[in-house]
This record gives sequence, structure tokens and C-alpha cells, in this order.
Amino acid sequence: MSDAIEEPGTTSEMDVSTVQTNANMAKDDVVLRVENLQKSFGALVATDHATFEVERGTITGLIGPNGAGKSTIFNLISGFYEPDGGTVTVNGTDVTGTEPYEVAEHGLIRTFQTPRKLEGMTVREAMLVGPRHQPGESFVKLFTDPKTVGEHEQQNLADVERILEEFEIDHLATQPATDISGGQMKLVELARAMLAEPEVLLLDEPVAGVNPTLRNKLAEQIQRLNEQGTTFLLIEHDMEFVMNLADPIVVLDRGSVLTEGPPHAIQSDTKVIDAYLGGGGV
Ligand SMILES: Nc1ncnc2c1ncn2[C@@H]1O[C@H](COP(=O)(O)OP(=O)(O)OP(=O)(O)O)[C@@H](O)[C@H]1O
Repeated sequence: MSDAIEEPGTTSEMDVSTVQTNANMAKDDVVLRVENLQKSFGALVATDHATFEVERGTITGLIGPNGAGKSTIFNLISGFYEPDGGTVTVNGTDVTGTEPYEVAEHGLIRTFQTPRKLEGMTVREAMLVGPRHQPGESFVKLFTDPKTVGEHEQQNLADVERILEEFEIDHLATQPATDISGGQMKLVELARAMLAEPEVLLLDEPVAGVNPTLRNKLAEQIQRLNEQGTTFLLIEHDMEFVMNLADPIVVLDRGSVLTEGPPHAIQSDTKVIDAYLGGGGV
């Protein structure tokens, strides 16, 4: 586990029954279930009995004011933080407290708000880091000593070429990964995550700081992948983007689920408007 600041929790004593209303909404085929999730950093309660479900095949939005606890929930779901309480279930399996690679093995992958540093790598090389079933052989061998690489690596390389084309970023393959724009990096991150063939993909602010052209491209790619079967849970502050793309929308406020519903209902919900006005804004 890699909690940056980890102290024994002072978890809220809030009555659980008051914060479970959204869990009661029946969903057909649940791919991700978060139940009564709790996480404190010292005295600060970041996740407070959070409960929601993501239905397979949806693009579900996760919104809320600054500091509402969105990224913490992503870290708890994907195994980067260990919860103080509650459960995370992926594809029917309880993955609470397991390592990120184990959560990935159950079909859940996440991206980060700020993609990790990829100094010294081309885009193609960056794409080869970390696909889900990749065994130990180094991707570097693919380029330095291709005859020695195993079948898995050859397959990975073929998959990278295919995905670069599908995402229309094959022209970036030989560019240093540090030289491409922020928006192109977000596309590379999305494409790279798809190499792991996730059933559910968690995107943390996929269009933050991205220009309108690339933002549209990202929306098109997310829609295309969704139509092909990938379920998405996405955090995004760009309300136009998230309201056009996601349905349903789950609203977090002070670590708890405030409400959930279709975009038009969320946009006119006074509870949500109050939370944004009273919180850190978008
Ligand atoms: N590792 C940590 N150590 C201490 N406090 C943390 C840590 N991670 C998050 N927090 C705190 O938990 C609260 C929720 O933070 P989080 O980043 O999850 O919110 P968020 O909704 O993603 O915010 P934003 O929209 O601004 O990114 C904040 O008060 C934050 O300062």
C-alpha cells in the first residue's frame, strides 16, 4: 500500500442509514460496488461511508466540489489506498485492501490526473510499460534484441501498434513521450490503459487542461470504447464534458454520496447546487 499520509483513522460516527439512499437503487449488472467506504487522514475524514454502484456498460460520472474526496475514492477502489472500513467489489469479487495489480487482474484499471513521468521513452515505449498480463521480459529487448523476446512481448507490440492506430496517434509513436502536448498525453494514457483490456476503466480528470479539439477527440474515443463494451467511471470538473458524456452522475460531497441520477436531474438539483456553492467550487 502506498498511502502518502497514513495515520490511525478517526472515522466519522455518522449514522450509516442516513447515507445509504443511493445504494437502494436497483441496477441490472453491477461491475463495481463501493459500500460504506471509509478513509481518514489523521483527523480529516476524506471518505465517509461512501456507497454507490457502477452498472456494466455505463459511463458513470463522479463529480463534487474540490476536496469532496473523488481522487481518494479512486485510490481506495484501485488499491492505492487501504480503506479504514467498507468494501470494494469488482465483478462480484471483494477486492478490498488488495494491491493495484490484483484489482487490475479482476478487470479494473485507473488513470491518474497527472500521468506518471516517462522521461527517456518514446510514446511507443511508454505504451509498452505495464500491460496487464505482461511477463517479466523487458520491453527494451523489443527494440535492442527482438529475436530474444517471447511471444507475449511480440503480441504486446502488435497490440500497441493496433491501439496507436485506433486512437489515431500512430504518428506520435517515435516521439519522446515528454515532448507531446498535455492533451496528447491524456490520449496516450487512455490508449495505454486499454492495453490492459479493462472491463471497467477509472479516468481521473481525462480532459483537465486539454484544448477543445483534443477534448472532443477524447470524448469520441471514450464513447467508441464504451460502445465496444468498456465501462467507465470518470472524475471530471469540466461540467459540459461530463454532462454530455456520462449517465448516471454520482455526486460526492464531504466524502459521502450526496445524490445520483441522470445529468438533467443533477444539474437542477438544489442539493448539488448548494454543495458546489458551499464547497470549493469546480
Ligand atoms: N494522502 C493524503 N494525505 C492527507 N490528506 C489527504 C490525502 N489525500 C487526500 N487528502 C485530503 O482528503 C480530502 C479529499 O481529497 P481528494 O483529493 O480526494 O478530493 P477531490 O474531490 O479529488 O478534490 P479535487 O477535485 O480538488 O481534486 C482533501 O481534504 C485532501 O486534502
